[in-house]
Amino acid sequence: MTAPETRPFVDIRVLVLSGPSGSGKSTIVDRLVNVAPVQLVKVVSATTRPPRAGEVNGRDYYFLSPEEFEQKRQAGEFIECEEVHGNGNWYGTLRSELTRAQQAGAWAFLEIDVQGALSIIKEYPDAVSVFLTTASEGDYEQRLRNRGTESEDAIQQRLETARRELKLSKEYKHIVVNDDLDRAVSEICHILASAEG
Ligand SMILES: Nc1nc2c(ncn2[C@@H]2O[C@H](COP(=O)(O)OP(=O)(O)O)[C@@H](O)[C@H]2O)c(=O)[nH]1
Ligand SMILES: Nc1ncnc2c1ncn2[C@@H]1O[C@H](COP(=O)(O)OP(=O)(O)O)[C@@H](O)[C@H]1O
Repeated sequence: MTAPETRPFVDIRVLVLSGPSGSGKSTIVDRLVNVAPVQLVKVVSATTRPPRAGEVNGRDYYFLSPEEFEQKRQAGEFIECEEVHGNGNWYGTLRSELTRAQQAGAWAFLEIDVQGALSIIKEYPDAVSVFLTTASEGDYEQRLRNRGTESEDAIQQRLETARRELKLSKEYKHIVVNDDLDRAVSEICHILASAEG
């Protein structure tokens, strides 16, 4: 009789990306999933913030009502969750999303704020952590304004969050400056290739 086939236990591999609003995280995520030297599954976060024009539920975020979000929080469905910009909108990483990446044999790719990232790094010390920034503070502010998605109040909130976050950038294994998009993407690809071994 042959022994039942056992699948080797594969630890979850995690890439966590953070950075100031406007630094280019979403742009980098879109590029990276197509060109990375490892398979990446973008973890879809849950949020109580309303969708922006063009955003799709289940692709960009799981858009939840505050009640639905709270229900999941109490049921322990989040690995971490934060009220990122201090404006009453919550964001959280669902455990089921990490399982989805793991089952696909892929890296789980999280684009989350610094507080959430610190929780993830604590839980997964081998996580590859990248803090994305721009050459100067003015650059991400300008990009955020050019994107044209936020009110002046929301821009000020995001700049405040960014200043807090920049102080914690040293907690990340890698800091990547997104001045030239191609170069930033290629730098993260190199980081991933080295981590994969
Ligand atoms: N802690 C945590 N932060 C998240 C999560 N999903 C997104 N974020 C962060 O929430 C912030 C707000 O994202 P968003 O509303 O799309 O605005 P943007 O930063 O202006 O593009 C960003 O800093 C994201 O990195 C999550 O699941 N957990
Ligand atoms: N390297 C870059 N140079 C110039 N503009 C960029 C660069 N990377 C991203 N952008 C632009 O900056 C704006 C903010 O980028 P986005 O990816 O939405 O940032 P985040 O997700 O960090 O808030 C977008 O309009 C995007 O097209």
